[in-house]
Amino acid sequence: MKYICKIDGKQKIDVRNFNFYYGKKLALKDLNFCIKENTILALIGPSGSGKTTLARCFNRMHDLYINNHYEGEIFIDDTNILDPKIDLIELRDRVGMVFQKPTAFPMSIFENIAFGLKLKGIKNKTELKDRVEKALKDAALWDEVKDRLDKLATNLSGGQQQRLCIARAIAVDPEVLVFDESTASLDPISTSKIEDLMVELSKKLTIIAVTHNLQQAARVSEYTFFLLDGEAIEYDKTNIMFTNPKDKKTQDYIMGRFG
Ligand SMILES: Nc1ncnc2c1ncn2[C@@H]1O[C@H](COP(=O)(O)OP(=O)(O)OP(=O)(O)O)[C@@H](O)[C@H]1O
Repeated sequence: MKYICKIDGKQKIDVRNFNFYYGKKLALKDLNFCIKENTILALIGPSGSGKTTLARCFNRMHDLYINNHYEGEIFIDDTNILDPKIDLIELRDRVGMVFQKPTAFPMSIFENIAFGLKLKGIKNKTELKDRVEKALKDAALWDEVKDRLDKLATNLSGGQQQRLCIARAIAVDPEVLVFDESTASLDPISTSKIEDLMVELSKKLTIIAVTHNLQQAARVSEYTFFLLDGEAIEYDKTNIMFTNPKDKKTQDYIMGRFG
């Protein structure tokens, strides 16, 4: 597979000769592409094509299972994050994840955000308060929760819990944020709020968004990557891919002929 890097701006991530295996199963095959800084890349493809698998490589979540293994290189700036010597805690601060199901911890709204900051060693109460407030503001949740920060976060609505998860992820100042089907369980209004938030956050962060929702990819992303059976089929500016896909398989997928 040839190297695909058509971006018109600064590069944040560079994936080279990349394979990923679940045990003996080759799930991602010879991926070679780069991701532009401060933009949204949509990862699309039918069920089982490898979107989530790829998304989870960017903060080495697969390391939780010893049979999984990576080949090749993934650079974030100048760091090859697949280097075995890399500090995974530091990497996970640099690359945050927001999952499909909102997962508020069973503790107060304030503590949900402060939790990660405390793990980073921030103990000063004023600093904690300021950073929690900033994260909630950046996640467009502050106005809705500012009077009940000490209340249980699990009582928030699904859409609010998802914005809380985003606040938790951005509180530790990541450079990259991965959204894995993060609006799939939300109603249209909450989905629209999260999409607006993604666009806003992409002014400062590099965002990778796994989605089954092609309208969403078209609405929010600047670039789209189409995966099929773990292989890169097409990668282009979203407006080009959706109006003039080059590969027959991309055309079929976009037209809803499979997946
Ligand atoms: N833990 C695992 N062990 C073995 N194979 C796995 C594991 N997780 C996923 N796979 C396989 O890897 C391939 C890619 O799966 P993945 O979940 O990344 O696809 P996806 O495109 O995200 O699918 P979906 O849209 O349904 O979430 C599939 O064939 C899947 O069965």
